[in-house]
Amino acid sequence: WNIARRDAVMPVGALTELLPEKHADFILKYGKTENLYEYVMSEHLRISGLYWCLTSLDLLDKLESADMDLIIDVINGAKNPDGGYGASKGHVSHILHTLCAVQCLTTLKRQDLIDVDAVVGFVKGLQQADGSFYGLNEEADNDTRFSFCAVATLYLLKKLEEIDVEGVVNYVMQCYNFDGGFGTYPKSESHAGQIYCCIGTLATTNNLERIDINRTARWLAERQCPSGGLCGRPEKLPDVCYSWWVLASLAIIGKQHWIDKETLVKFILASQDDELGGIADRPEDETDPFHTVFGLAGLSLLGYEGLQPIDPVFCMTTRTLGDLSFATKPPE
Ligand SMILES: CN(C(=O)[C@H](Cc1cnc[nH]1)NC(=O)OCc1ccccc1)[C@@H](Cc1ccccc1)C(=O)N[C@@H](Cc1ccc(O)cc1)C(=O)NO
Ligand SMILES: [Zn+2]
Repeated sequence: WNIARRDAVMPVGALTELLPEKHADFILKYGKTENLYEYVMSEHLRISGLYWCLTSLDLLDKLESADMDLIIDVINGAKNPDGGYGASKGHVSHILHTLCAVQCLTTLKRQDLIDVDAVVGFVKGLQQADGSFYGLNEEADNDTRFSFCAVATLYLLKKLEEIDVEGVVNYVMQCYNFDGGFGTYPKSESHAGQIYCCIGTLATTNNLERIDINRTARWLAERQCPSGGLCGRPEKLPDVCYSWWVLASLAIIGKQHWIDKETLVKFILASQDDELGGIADRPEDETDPFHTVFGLAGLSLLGYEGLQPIDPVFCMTTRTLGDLSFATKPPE
């Protein structure tokens, strides 16, 4: 019998080529027009939105068209006295947005604007006795996402030794599940986004040998649907952003070839909008900068020509990262 599996429908006449100019124009619109307060630039996500827009332009080799002064003003405006960065001006510091700020300033080659000791102080202050990290001091939530944000931020500043690395690695390993996946907390259900964060933490600290690579790769490869798209958990619909969370995780552990490349490329290309530009979460949906950057990054990992090579751990181009780029060689 044919078990009916949830999947996206590939529309007839879907796009089969990438439209780089369209996507560059779509992204630049968010930086220039008055409607800065589109959801991506809305207060609670603005600095994340800048990271998605900058990385998209970097992938398209169009960084020079970005409004550097405006971007630097927004990032500096989000900096707080505690050394961290908030989502935008007047927002409390959060480890997520502190990572985005460091990623943006690294991409703009302006790490000179970062008060490194202040950022290190903010991040260190969030580490708990069990090695985990809070996202902000005001909330007792040690989601494994925040472990990755802490490790990635300090690695980009070459200050990884300032935190208890053994501690955060032990906490991440407590979240490793029998099915080869990782969850948000110990004993939580496996989720592709958390797997990306946990594998990224292990790769950055050279601890990939602590997991069962084949078991984890199997869980990830099983996320590919007949449409070619990847989903975040069993029984979920495929979604372009999971082209990144799942594929980048496989790339980091050297098992990217377990995914069928042709059908995934087709799925991402079919999710473009040839009128407005940008990439959506799946074909026929509305495009946004979040799915645009993760769609382009996924295509870059798949070797799509015309896109800058991307680092699977940091979701930043290898050109931008230079010697920071993680040529992650999986353990033999
Ligand atoms: C807050 N958020 C999400 O919850 C998205 C929503 C979504 C998009 N497509 C399906 N759902 N989900 C999401 O990012 O899940 C992936 C993920 C979950 C946990 C850990 C890492 C990745 C999105 C924003 C968004 C909201 C609504 C619609 C589109 C984008 C988001 O900001 N995600 C974060 C996820 C994240 C957070 C921390 C990290 O270290 C890495 C990634 C991000 O990409 N930061 O740069
Ligand atoms: Zn998505």
